[in-house]
Amino acid sequence: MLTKVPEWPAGVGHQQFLEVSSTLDVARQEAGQFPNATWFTATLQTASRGRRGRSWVAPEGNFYGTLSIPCTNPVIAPLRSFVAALALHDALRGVMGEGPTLALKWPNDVLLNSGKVGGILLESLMVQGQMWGVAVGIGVNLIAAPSIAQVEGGAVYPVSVKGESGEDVTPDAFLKHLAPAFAHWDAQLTSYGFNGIRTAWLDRAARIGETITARLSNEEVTGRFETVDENGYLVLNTPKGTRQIAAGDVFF
Ligand SMILES: O=C(O)CCCC[C@@H]1SC[C@@H]2NC(=O)N[C@@H]21
Repeated sequence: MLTKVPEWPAGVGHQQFLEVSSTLDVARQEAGQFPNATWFTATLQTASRGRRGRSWVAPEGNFYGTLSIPCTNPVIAPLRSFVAALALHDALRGVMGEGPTLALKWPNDVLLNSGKVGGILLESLMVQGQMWGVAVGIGVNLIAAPSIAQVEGGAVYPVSVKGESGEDVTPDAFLKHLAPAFAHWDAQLTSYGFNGIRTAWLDRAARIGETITARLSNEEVTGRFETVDENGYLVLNTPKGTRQIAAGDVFF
């Protein structure tokens, strides 16, 4: 159910690889070499990484890409995780149509029929000790999802586009939807600031108003999911008052 393929965004580059350790590593190696945003994609990654030191299961046929964006603004750079989540949401709609349910899970997971279909990992790009940009690493389970035994206990169960919708989508076809969607939302961020992105993200958020648990590095916080604030922090209403959480993992 591939809908019309949008135009490739003007000025955005694409470098394709057969096998790399991680497209995030490629973005690091190439930092400073490209003046414009550039996608690095690979058919295979031999050392894929996920958030919080986890590995990312990476069979051939799924999407592995990193967008390298020159950016020296340390406030704007991390907000790209919300841009990426919105872009993934749109790209998945583009390849699957309106049927399946899509939702966003703070900080940056994309859920398909309540299972995790994609993940986003942001890393800083440095050149000669100075911030040069941000690498937005994106993995999407297009044809295969890891088994529940391969992911952290309590995590959302993994799903794939193929498993949930029956659609056979190649990584290349997926990028053709993802790159324009990313460029669209990124232009909103850089032109008008975070507020519109925040509103769009909240419109697609999973479990707003429900009780959820955030696992931080040294504690767990349970409370009602109120909102995401103007910094992108998760806001929970707990029995001890409101908590603003900058980083963590959410469990439903
Ligand atoms: O833990 C997560 O949810 C984030 C997973 C991010 C995986 C992608 S695949 C492309 C890029 N290269 C990597 O090694 N990781 C990211």
